[in-house]
Amino acid sequence: MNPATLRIATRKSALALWQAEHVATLLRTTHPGLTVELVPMSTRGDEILDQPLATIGGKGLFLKELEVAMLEGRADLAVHSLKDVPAQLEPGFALPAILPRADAADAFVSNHYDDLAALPHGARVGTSSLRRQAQLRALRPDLVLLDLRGNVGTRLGKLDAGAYDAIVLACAGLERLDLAARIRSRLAAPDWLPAPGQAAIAIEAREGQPGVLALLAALDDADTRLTVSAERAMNQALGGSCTVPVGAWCMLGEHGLHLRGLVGDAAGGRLLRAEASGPSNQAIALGRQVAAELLAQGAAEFLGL
Ligand SMILES: NCc1[nH]cc(CCC(=O)O)c1CC(=O)O
Repeated sequence: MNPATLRIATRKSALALWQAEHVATLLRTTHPGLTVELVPMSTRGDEILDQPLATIGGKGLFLKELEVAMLEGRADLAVHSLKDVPAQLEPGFALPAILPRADAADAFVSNHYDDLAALPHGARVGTSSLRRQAQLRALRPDLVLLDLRGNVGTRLGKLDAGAYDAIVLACAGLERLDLAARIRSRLAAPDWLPAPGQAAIAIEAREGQPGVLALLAALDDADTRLTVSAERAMNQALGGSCTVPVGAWCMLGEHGLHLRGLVGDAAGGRLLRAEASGPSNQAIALGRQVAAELLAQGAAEFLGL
């Protein structure tokens, strides 16, 4: 028998709440009669803001409390930004739905400059993402890169207070929060690569509950699942760590999948790039192939493998 109520565990940031509300609306529309509630909660990833994510335990910190709520029966599903979901899920959990992807590009956000090229020598750019730092270093070795954590509103507030000349955020997050007007220009493929899974929303639930999983699977977007599977397989084959700058972007066209990947060294500003095409039923193999090409170019040195 199907459950009559689904409870969504979510973080409390404006973006997380928007995404959880979005999923709640989709579930109510897709399954008339179903009651859907939000269970907002704080995670360690949200609370520890004074240290880089990589040093306090990585992306899993954003998931842990939500997973505990599901294990303890306080929630039936959790909604995440897929890019915050580690390549390897905790045992007993699955991603029954991945929603259609929004704009996966990063956004150049500034109150004074139109794009990266317009920044003066030595300008201060805020981002704590190693992937964004590595790409900024490669394109503009002269920039001063400064840490910037916190939710989207906090980051924009620090930019507006004058702490940075520009910051880099995800276009998808800004669009969801009705802040698309803050996007001065897009940092997009093929030159600039997003995080694996960026701009896709993922639904996580416990395995072994066919009724719940079937309700959630109705929201899955098959094409998005294919492309992000290739990106995540590449990331996983490179060690799946968030202490290493990794970018990935997979496109699905008439002739199948095309995956681009990059690995950077956080300090040196060097980037290794690889790309390959493959049939759409070989997403995982494609991800592993591009990872193998990056390793063949010497990525292991960057990854500390
Ligand atoms: N790191 C936090 C985070 N996780 C997902 C998004 C944006 C939305 C998405 O990629 O789906 C953001 C904000 C940002 O990077 O600017």
